[in-house]
Amino acid sequence: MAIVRTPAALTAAVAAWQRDGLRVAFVPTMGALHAGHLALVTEGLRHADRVVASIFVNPKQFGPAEDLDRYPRDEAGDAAKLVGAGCTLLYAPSVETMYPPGFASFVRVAGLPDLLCGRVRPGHFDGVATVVSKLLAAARADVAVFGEKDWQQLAIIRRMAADLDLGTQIIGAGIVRDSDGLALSSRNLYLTPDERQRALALPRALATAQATLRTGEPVAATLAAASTALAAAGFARVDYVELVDGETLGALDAPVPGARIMAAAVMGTTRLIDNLAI
Ligand SMILES: Nc1ncnc2c1ncn2[C@@H]1O[C@H](COP(=O)(O)OP(=O)(O)OP(=O)(O)O)[C@@H](O)[C@H]1O
Ligand SMILES: CC(C)(CO)[C@@H](O)C(=O)[O-]
Ligand code: BAL
Repeated sequence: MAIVRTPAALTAAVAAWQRDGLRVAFVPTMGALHAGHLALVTEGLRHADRVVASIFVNPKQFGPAEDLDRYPRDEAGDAAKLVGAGCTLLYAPSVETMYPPGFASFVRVAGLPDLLCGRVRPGHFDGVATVVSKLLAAARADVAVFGEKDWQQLAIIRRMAADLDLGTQIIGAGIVRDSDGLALSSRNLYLTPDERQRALALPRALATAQATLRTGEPVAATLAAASTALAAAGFARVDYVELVDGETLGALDAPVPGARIMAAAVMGTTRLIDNLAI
């Protein structure tokens, strides 16, 4: 698998494939790859002839007290995994390449970033939108694949891509879970064995709330019970458990088609998120 490190090289490689009549899928990541990421490559191959992935730990989406420095990095190991998944090209720019001296722009999507995770990660989604707009502009792929594990992120990227006419179809890929139900996430590496076991309360609380809501039980009481269960399991902080419209992310007081129950909570020093369709 070739590795390119400049936007111009990425643009040229994708354009050459497209000139040969090939469709190209793009899978942006921050590395520390697991089966959830590789499922995005697989999904990309369902829509395209070639898949290019990116690995860039984006400093603009990490808050000052977050884990930018300790975020796991293993480009060589990630590259081997990508080859095994059928990825043909890796774009792995440096921070200096992505944000050269004098960089002074940012992309902000109004509305969606202010909800859910945006309330506790101020500026996070501006960082995401800025880097993803740059990545999509450089790749100019036919499709780009993002995970439903980061549902709010996916909704924001869909909005941005449509608003800015970025010309790349945004595809959402289903959540890949560990055998016990915990959503795979690079940050799961931070969990101690005891925390990893306790973290199972997150998918379990969502599943219980999903079942309860489907019986017509009151939403507020159902969500409160989920939050209580997370706290009882040892989550140090429950950022939210909300029933929202899957597109607008607006809070709902009753389930409707397309609704999702979404949650974020901190176990030890690890912030976990998850969501389920209702
Ligand atoms: N378990 C998963 N199922 C489906 N998609 C996933 C999963 N985990 C990550 N992704 C997707 O992979 C892409 C890259 O995400 P990222 O590199 O941040 O990995 P991550 O596991 O989400 O890491 P983090 O722990 O920082 O959230 C995103 O589109 C994300 O939604
Ligand atoms: C989309 C993304 C690669 C942008 O840095 C990141 O937010 C992620 O990995 O989900
Ligand atoms: N996949 C989520 C990336 C982040 O939390 O920055």
